[in-house]
Order: sequence, then C-alpha cells, then structure tokens
Amino acid sequence: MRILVTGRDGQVARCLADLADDAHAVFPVGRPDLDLTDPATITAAIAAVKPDVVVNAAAYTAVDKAESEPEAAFAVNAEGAEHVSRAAFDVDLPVIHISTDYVFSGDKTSPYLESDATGPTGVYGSTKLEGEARVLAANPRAVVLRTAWVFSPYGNNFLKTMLRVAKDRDELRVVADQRGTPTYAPDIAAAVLAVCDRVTGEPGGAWSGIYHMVACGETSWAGFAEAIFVASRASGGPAAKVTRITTADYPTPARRPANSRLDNSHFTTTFGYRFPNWIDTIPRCLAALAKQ
Ligand SMILES: NC(=O)C1=CN([C@@H]2O[C@H](COP(=O)(O)OP(=O)(O)OC[C@H]3O[C@@H](n4cnc5c(N)ncnc54)[C@H](OP(=O)(O)O)[C@@H]3O)[C@@H](O)[C@H]2O)C=CC1
Ligand SMILES: Cc1cn([C@H]2C[C@H](O)[C@@H](COP(=O)(O)OP(=O)(O)O[C@H]3O[C@@H](C)C(=O)[C@@H](O)[C@H]3O)O2)c(=O)[nH]c1=O
Ligand SMILES: [Mg+2]
Repeated sequence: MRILVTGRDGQVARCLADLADDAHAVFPVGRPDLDLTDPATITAAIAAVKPDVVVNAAAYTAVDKAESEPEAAFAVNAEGAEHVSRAAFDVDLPVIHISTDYVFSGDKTSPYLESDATGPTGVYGSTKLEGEARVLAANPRAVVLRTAWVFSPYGNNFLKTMLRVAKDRDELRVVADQRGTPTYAPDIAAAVLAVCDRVTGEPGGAWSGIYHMVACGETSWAGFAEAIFVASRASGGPAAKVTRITTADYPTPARRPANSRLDNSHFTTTFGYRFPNWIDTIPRCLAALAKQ
C-alpha cells in the first residue's frame, strides 16, 4: 500500500519512513510542498502520491510557544487537521490522525480511558482537541491516535534535551509531579502501520474512532530523566544527577497535566499491536543516536 504522511521532518514522520517495506511504501511530504494551512497543497499532494491512506503526523508541537501564538497553533492543529481529513474524504480515503495526552486536564487519579472527559489546560492541548473533533466530523473513516511524551533519535524531544544539558551540567532539576508514559517514536510508527493495514484491509470503517496509543508502564519526567541517565551512563554517554522538583518550582507558560497516563488496552485489543514498557525503549534510542 501507499501511505502519505504529512510533516516530512517530524519525529513520527521520519520513523514511519524508516519502517517502509515491500508492503508499505511511505511518502512523507512536508512544507512547502504540503502545508496544513493551505488546503490546495494537501489536495495536490494526495493527487501526486495517490495513497491508499493518509497519516496526519504534522502538528504545531511547541507547547509553551503556543500560549503566545494561539492562532498559529489553531491553524495547524485544528483547521489544518480538518483540511487533511476532508481532503482524504473527498477522494474516499481513510485518515489516521495523531493526537496527544495533553487533551486531558490531569485531574483523574488513574490512567485515562478514551471515554473519559477531556479538559485541556493549554493552547496546544485545546487546539489538538479541536483537531480531533474536526477530523472525525470531516471523514467517517478516521482513526485518532492519542500518544504521549514522544522521543526518538530525531528532532526535539525530552531525551535529547536531557543528554544535551548533561554534557555541561552535573545536576538537573526535573519535575516529579507530572506523570505519563514516554513513547518511542519507532514503536509509534510500527503501531501506525498496523492501523494502516486494518483501515485499508477493512473498508467499512467499523474501526473509526479514538484510541490511546502509548507504551506500557508509567513514570514522571524526573523518573524518565533518571532512567535516561542510567542507560546513558551504562553506554558511556553523558549523565547528570536528577533533583526532583515540583511543577511550582519550574514555571512554564503552558500548564501541563499532572496525570497524563493513558490506558492503551483498547488500542491493543483492536489492532493487535503490543507496546513494550517505556523503560526498555531508552537503550534502543541511545543506540540509534550513537549510530548517527
Ligand atoms: N512530540 C511529542 O511529545 C508528542 C507529539 N504528539 C503528536 O504526534 C504527532 C507527531 O509529533 P512529532 O513527530 O513529535 O512532531 P514534531 O514536532 O517532531 O514534527 C512536527 C512536524 O510538523 C510539521 N509542521 C508544522 N506545521 C506544519 C504545517 N503548517 N504544514 C505542514 N507541516 C507542518 C513540522 O514541519 P517543519 O519541519 O516545517 O516545522 C514538523 O516536521 C503530532 O500530531 C503531535 O501533536 C502527541 C503526543 C506527544
Ligand atoms: C527541560 C526540562 C523540563 N522540565 C519539565 C517541563 C515540563 O513540565 C516537562 C516536560 O518538558 P518538555 O517541554 O520537554 O515537554 P513538553 O513539550 O511538555 O512535551 C509534550 O510535548 C507535546 C508535543 C505532547 O504532545 C506531550 O505528550 C508531551 O510530550 O519537564 C524540567 O522539569 N526540567 C528540565 O530541565
Ligand atoms: Mg517541548
């Protein structure tokens, strides 16, 4: 099958391209050829690639910057996502859209289910939530996959930030009162391919809807940082001591959910893809970085 992926240089887009095989030809298209804020470029990309399915992996992902650029975030995450879904629908294609744990308030004390009420605490989360609704409304064959705390050898992410800062500093202060699940982008890509197989193999659309697509297990950002440094030290890389702090000690423009753990059992049951525990994925990322 042919898979059009929006956002050529994004973490998830690049990992999807890495997984291309005989059964999955992956075509990542980014700006300026495909711009989510310019619907004509989306239509043109679909006409050029002739995909069997469209994966929307492009987004405005700068969580803090979004607080001062709400229009720009909305144009990509809400309107742009809608344009992609509608452009796919117009030529009778299914769409797979990636969303986030930040659609939740974080007030729940256990992992979030797909049926739980949303309540984003910032602009990024609000615009992503609006994007989910618009994607589902524009195309009856739409899958919304909420993932979280994405890291990979590519782009900007928390793991790469921790390694970079540890090169110059012996100690790092990291929040310990926000909990979630780091999810390795190559595993997200493999899971998305499993969804591609289903949505192209079963045309009806019984699979449409929202799914939580995260790795197994849970931690805090501080716990994630500590695990990164344990693995990095073991492979001779940079490491630092992590001092656990609270969200109040680390002011940021955007408020983040205290609990953004997602229950992934609906995804696992429906698509038959099993995620590993997040902690086992860190050495894989470090090994991939070492090869760069
Ligand atoms: N990163 C994370 O921790 C998480 C991400 N997600 C979601 O997963 C998906 C993939 O995220 P990830 O791979 O990390 O994203 P990245 O931040 O790595 O990449 C985002 C990509 O989107 C592209 N993009 C931004 N605006 C536009 C536009 N107007 N038109 C076309 N492309 C655009 C960027 O292009 P350019 O290079 O030109 O700027 C970039 O390549 C997103 O939907 C995100 O919301 C969900 C949970 C966690
Ligand atoms: C760099 C750093 C961050 N922090 C805190 C700030 C914040 O609360 C938390 C995570 O910081 P980051 O800015 O790296 O992560 P953030 O940009 O909030 O990551 C989010 O990105 C979007 C796209 C998503 O969809 C989410 O799932 C999530 O992955 O760690 C520290 O406490 N110490 C530090 O040294
Ligand atoms: Mg960030």
